[in-house]
Amino acid sequence: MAADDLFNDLPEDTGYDASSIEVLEQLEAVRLRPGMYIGGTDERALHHLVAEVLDNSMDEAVAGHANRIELELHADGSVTVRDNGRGIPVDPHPKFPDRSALEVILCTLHAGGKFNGKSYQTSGGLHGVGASVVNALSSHIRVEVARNKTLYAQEFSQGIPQGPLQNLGPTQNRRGTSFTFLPDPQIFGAAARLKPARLHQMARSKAYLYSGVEVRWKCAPEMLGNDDDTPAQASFHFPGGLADYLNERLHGAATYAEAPFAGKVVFAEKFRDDTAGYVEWAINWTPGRDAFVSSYCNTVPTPQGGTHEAGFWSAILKGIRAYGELVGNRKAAQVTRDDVQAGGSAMISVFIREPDFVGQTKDRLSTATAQRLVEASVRDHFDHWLASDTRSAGAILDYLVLKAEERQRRKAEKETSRKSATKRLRLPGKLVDCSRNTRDGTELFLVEGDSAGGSAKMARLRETQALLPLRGKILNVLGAASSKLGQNTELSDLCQALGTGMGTKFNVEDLRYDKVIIMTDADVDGAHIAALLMTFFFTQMRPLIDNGHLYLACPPLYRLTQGAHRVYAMDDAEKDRLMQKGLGGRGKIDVSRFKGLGEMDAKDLKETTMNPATRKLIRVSIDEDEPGETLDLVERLMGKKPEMRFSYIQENARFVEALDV
Ligand SMILES: Nc1ncnc2c1ncn2[C@@H]1O[C@H](COP(=O)(O)OP(=O)(O)OP(=O)(O)O)[C@@H](O)[C@H]1O
Repeated sequence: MAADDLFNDLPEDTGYDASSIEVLEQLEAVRLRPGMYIGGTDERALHHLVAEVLDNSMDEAVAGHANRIELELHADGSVTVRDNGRGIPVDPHPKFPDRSALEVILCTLHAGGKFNGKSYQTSGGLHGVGASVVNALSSHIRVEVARNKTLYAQEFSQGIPQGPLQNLGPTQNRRGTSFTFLPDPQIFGAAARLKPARLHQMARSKAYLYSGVEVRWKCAPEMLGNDDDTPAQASFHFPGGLADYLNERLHGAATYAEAPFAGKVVFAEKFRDDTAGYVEWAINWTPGRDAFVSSYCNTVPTPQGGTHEAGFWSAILKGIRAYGELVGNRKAAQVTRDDVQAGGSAMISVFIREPDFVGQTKDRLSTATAQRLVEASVRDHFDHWLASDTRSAGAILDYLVLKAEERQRRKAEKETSRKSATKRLRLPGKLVDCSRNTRDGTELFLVEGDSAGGSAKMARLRETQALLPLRGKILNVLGAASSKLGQNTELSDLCQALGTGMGTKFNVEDLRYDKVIIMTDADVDGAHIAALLMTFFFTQMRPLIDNGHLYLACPPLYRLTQGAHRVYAMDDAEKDRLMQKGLGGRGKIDVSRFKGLGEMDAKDLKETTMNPATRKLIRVSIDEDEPGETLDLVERLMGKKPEMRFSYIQENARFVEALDV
């Protein structure tokens, strides 16, 4: 084909010359391509307009010039953001002497007071774009400024001033800026509405992020639908900052640490012009609920994270590994950032000079120094915190190690399952099985890992008694999503040993043993593990209980010896009674208290707890008359509130060691 032919079919390009290269008036450009400035025209973008205006007032507060901000949604769908700050400057602008600074700010892109760092030190605003973008995308705006005891006002529509700045005369009690705007339906669609719940949440989170400000919320009653439980009025002021916020968001869910690891630290290193930034954070680990991370820079949410988050997680990970090393838990070295993050719900807020964000909607922080500064600040405190609250530290470390093990196991399983399809039929490696081939008369003892080993193995009847050691605390079943249950090593081992599935897949016919006996230490931890197991059976293998297969072993707490006489006491009352009555021998009665099953020798354990001829067992059953109550009990044991869970265990464990709180 000749080169000419290629073009013969195409129309002439008439009129495409210099005149068609438009230079859009600045705000016209915003109206034409809103996505570039606010990420689209959807609901998120619509609410982003409010965030831009609210951020300006927050900047005023963080700079120390305002301590009250009001956010009000009106019946006509417009919204007002009011602060008691310095007020947007209204004097004529040096570059444009016939326009006020206010007009320049609202009608020009890249006009702002946050470029030089003199009027604001750590601000969310930095591009000088926000107010003008809101102006361009609003069908109506009224800005009122009270400065030097004088009130000024100017109105705009779709980015165009509707008249010059007006001087409304003296005002005694007002100062600051009041910014009212109605998002333009031509841009966002006629049906677009600002949502009270979203704005209310925005107002509240700003107050949490900066404890030096009170944020008031008000909403016209007409704007609240029938099923909207957003309050029409509220006032937020949170001196407790992020720790309060985190606790509120966790809603009393079970957590590994009693109080979140939280703090606020001014960076050790100053910025170029001698100003200091700071970081505030709060984190807790929650079993069985989806973790969340919220980060902010200068009170602007950064949903895609960035350098501040990276620094934070790095501090937490290094801290955990170092603590593991300190307490001799070598497995801590295998914990990765994914493991730490998986169950960690965290809030991180930094205030820094001249932050760099990715994009105008500021979804991600990219300031490189933030990583180093945050990591250094948090790390120090984390080490301290772990060392001073060893109980929480231990619980968190165990949990994270378990996470790491689960992850490794899943990985290994993926690899081997490809090699061997028959793997599912195998019994778990740690099961010490009995030799009888049929189910009749057989028993499976579930024992705590550490104390399990030696004595129980020697004390058992090889033919009929099997042992399954369980390591670590079993996942809190009620709090966990059922998809997670299958991933828990201890629970899936248990299912394999029993030969049954769990949940809807449970079939009592498949059960490989007659009796399933929970045998844990006679202390608080033991009671806790027993409770966890019972919850698991109750929720996932209910027929096992209904058919009378589930039992609790009753290990004694004391051994009393007098010469050749030897008896056991289940609890203090029994011990006292025996001491008074005497054992029938002569001389002093020797009392020894068992700290755990591991302390009992095989003979003791066999006689008191395992041998069917001499032991005592409790059969777990559900009171048919009160099924509601049983559920309640299980929920109380394992439910959302750890305090509740513990209070039950403290009251009801037969043998209670003093809690080491
Ligand atoms: N409530 C307010 N009180 C005092 N000054 C304000 C207020 N709102 C805006 N300003 C001034 O107007 C300027 C421009 O605001 P604008 O929202 O356009 O941009 P910005 O906040 O500087 O940056 P960004 O585009 O990142 O939000 C600000 O830098 C500030 O000087």
